Amino acid sequence: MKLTKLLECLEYEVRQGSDQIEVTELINDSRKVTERSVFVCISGAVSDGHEYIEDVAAKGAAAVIVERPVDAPEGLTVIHVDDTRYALALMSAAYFDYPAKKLKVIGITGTKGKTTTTYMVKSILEGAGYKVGLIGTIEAIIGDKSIPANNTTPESYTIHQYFAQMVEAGCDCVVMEVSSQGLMLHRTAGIQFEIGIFTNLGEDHIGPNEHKDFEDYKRCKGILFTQCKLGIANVDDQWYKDVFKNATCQVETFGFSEEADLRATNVQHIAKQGCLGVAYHVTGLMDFDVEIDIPGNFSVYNSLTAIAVCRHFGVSVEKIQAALKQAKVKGRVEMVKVSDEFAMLIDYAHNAMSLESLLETLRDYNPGRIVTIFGCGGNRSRTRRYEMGEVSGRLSDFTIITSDNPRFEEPQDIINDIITGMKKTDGKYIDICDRKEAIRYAIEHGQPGDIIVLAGKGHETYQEIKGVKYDMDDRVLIKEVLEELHVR
Ligand SMILES: CC(=O)N[C@H]1[C@@H](OP(=O)(O)OP(=O)(O)OC[C@H]2O[C@@H](n3ccc(=O)[nH]c3=O)[C@H](O)[C@@H]2O)O[C@H](CO)[C@@H](O)[C@@H]1O[C@H](C)C(=O)N[C@@H](C)C(=O)N[C@H](CCC(=O)O)C(=O)O
Ligand SMILES: Nc1ncnc2c1ncn2[C@@H]1O[C@H](COP(=O)(O)OP(=O)(O)OP(=O)(O)O)[C@@H](O)[C@H]1O
Ligand SMILES: N[C@H](CCC[C@H](N)C(=O)O)C(=O)O
Ligand SMILES: [Mg+2]
Repeated sequence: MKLTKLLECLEYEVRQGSDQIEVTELINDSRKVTERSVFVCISGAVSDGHEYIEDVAAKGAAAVIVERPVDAPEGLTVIHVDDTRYALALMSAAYFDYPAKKLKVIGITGTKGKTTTTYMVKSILEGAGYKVGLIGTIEAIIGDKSIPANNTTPESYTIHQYFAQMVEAGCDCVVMEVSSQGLMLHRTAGIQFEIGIFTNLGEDHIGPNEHKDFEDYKRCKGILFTQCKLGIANVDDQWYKDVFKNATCQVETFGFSEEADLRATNVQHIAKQGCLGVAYHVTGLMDFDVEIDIPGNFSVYNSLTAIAVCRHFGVSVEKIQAALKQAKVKGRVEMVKVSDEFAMLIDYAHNAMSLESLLETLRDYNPGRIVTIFGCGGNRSRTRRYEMGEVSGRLSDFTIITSDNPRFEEPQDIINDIITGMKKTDGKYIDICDRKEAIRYAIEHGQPGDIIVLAGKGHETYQEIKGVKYDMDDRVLIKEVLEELHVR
């Protein structure tokens, strides 16, 4: 294909060579460069693509896209743009022949509820006969294929590659999580979303390699609402107006408050044979009852969001009710049977906001005790640790502090940070670094009526230590502990 075709939506300057050349592939990793490909130089957190120019030229690249002056070997075309990540997004769309235009793209942003809501939207739309692709924290789903995810919102090239495969697989729509980092790093630049959704905003993702402060985090979330036709917002969230400050879309709202266009009322917390769930009434733009087997007030928000989206696809009330009754999401308030006497659940709460909403809402089920097991990820926001310690100390009857993904940090240092937060409360705790031993302790000491919450890793099937991902799955750990306890 012609290089000009890839550049057709961009402003650029030819610094060397010509843009009238034929190129083969579009690539942003020097290790994957092939003959006559175009290499986009991205300056990242660890590496800088501009440093690989000699290397890619030697491998036969035809052109490089840069955002700063470089020394390039003769014969290599050099194209200068303002921002290479932004360029990669627009060039990827062109490379895959604009697949987003052939799909109705639904994007969900917000601190919490994105993953859960995407699966709910997918279930409802599929129940109504649509073929739906999905991109998010757990996986990308393309037809019958599931591809495990590295990032919640992948790099732009991958997004357009997935979109193209979805079009190929006959999908009519795609529902995707749009993380604030994804917005900040232009991973979704240039995509015209049919619907953009704002779930909520809490202080998170602030730190090195993430957002510099809360203002920046908030601003990035708002970018989605300059890229969609319709924005659907949680009106109860205190930051909603700020996030929509520069919105260019039509706006519709949902929530509990009187002013919401789509409202939830009459919420009931249901506990039946060890299963926890919620029921409520939808009023405003629609009018019907809903029942879901996922506990918690946030399940009301997440399902109400999904209803607000699916209303625009003309799905019948009966189909919405049936799909929500079946809804289950891996590692999101996932109930695991460990005993007839007490309940246990696996959840992905890994910041203060989600842990707080989870523990608060579990009180609605009148448990004997709430016992929480959690750790925090290494090389991620440090304040998260103090805050989660404080939240668990305040809202759990007992906390078992353990390891999550230590990454390049010492597990005990992370635990000590959590303890610092915990000590601001009079919460009772123990620290057991080994996650399986922590689970064993909780199950061995389980009392009738307890709810044991195993938080932080949700769907994950690995533990990341010093750059290596070792097999680890909370479901498997629980199973092993149960087997070992029964043997004794
Ligand atoms: C800090 C951050 O955002 N990192 C992401 C980013 O990496 P990076 O751009 O910093 O990459 P880098 O390793 O510095 O490399 C820069 C460039 O040099 C190139 N390179 C590198 C080495 C080489 O030999 N040759 C070469 O050409 C790379 O291909 C790249 O183009 O781009 C990568 C590819 O898209 C991401 O996988 C990676 O996510 C890492 C794993 C990450 O942890 N990201 C987190 C912070 C994140 O994005 N999280 C959000 C939200 C999560 C949530 O839901 O809560 C998400 O959307 O996932
Ligand atoms: N609407 C919500 N408000 C607050 N907390 C929520 C909400 N929905 C889910 N949670 C809690 O947050 C956890 C993560 O939920 P979910 O995976 O749906 O959110 P997410 O936005 O995709 O998060 P992440 O950015 O971590 O991928 C759940 O396991 C649950 O504890
Ligand atoms: N996808 C998010 C959540 C990670 C959850 C937790 N298990 C951790 O490792 O911190 C991230 O990479 O920041
Ligand atoms: Mg998610």
